[in-house]
Amino acid sequence: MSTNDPRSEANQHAQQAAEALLQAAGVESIDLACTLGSGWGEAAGQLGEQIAEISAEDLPGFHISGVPGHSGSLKVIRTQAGLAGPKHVLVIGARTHYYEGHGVEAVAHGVRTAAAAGAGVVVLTNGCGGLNPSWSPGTPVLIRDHLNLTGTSPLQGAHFVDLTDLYSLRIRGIAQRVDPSLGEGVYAQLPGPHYETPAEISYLRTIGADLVGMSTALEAIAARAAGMEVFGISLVTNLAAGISDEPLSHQEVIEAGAAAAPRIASLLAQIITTTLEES
Ligand SMILES: O=P(O)(O)O[C@@H]1C[C@H](O)[C@@H](CO)O1
Ligand SMILES: Nc1nc2[nH]cnc2c(=O)[nH]1
Repeated sequence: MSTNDPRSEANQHAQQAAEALLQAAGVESIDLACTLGSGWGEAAGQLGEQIAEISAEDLPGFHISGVPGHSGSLKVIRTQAGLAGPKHVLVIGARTHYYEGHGVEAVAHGVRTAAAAGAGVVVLTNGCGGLNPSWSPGTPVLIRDHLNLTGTSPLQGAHFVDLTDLYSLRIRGIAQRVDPSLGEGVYAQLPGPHYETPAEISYLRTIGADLVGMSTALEAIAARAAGMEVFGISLVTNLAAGISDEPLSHQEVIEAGAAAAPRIASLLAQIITTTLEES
């Protein structure tokens, strides 16, 4: 059954998870969802009052991530969005990566659940390799567009979705008001879990990639298909293969994320709060 049919398995699973989430948190709906990638885990603490934390294993369709640097739980935060009054943010610390082998529906489940719970905006964050030597590890970069090089889609059947302006110009404008030094780039999602060869990075530069990772693009497609406004921001955790002579490791990704965490947590919290105030 096509994923644009509410009766599809994927959408039914998301509906079930959303009901369980809202009941566990004791709220009527979610206003904005934020998926935390490597290095972004401290943002939740700066958003407002945590009113619930739910383990991924207690929600249908979620998985405790096997990837270090991902918390394995979802949090509901009540934030004071100015005159707009209290808003609820779902912080998804339990992203499923395509390379974890649970299938593409599991990758999209978090954003579909957020949409089913009422979220109109999704903020996708990640840790990634940088192809631009001027973006040293620790640099946050706005996602302007993406290259989905996974060879798959979270959508199936006659579910034709336009992606021409997928990454919200409005929220990118908010982010650049918060921090005018923020650059923008094209994010390429590869299947992983291996990193790229220098030859592949050279190819990716040729086809227009500025950032390379293993998440985000598939989630963004599913979020747009669910009618959400999508914003993405990457943390460059390392120079991509061959850009420097250094070998790559997930430990390096974690360490770069930890070093940048306080600064990018504050940045992300300001972007989210302003977005809620202006939504
Ligand atoms: O969830 P993200 O995309 O931040 O996780 C990063 C990218 C890979 O999944 C992994 C490789 O180090 O960390
Ligand atoms: N594919 C990919 N994902 C990453 N996540 C963090 N760094 C990298 C990288 O260099 N390549």
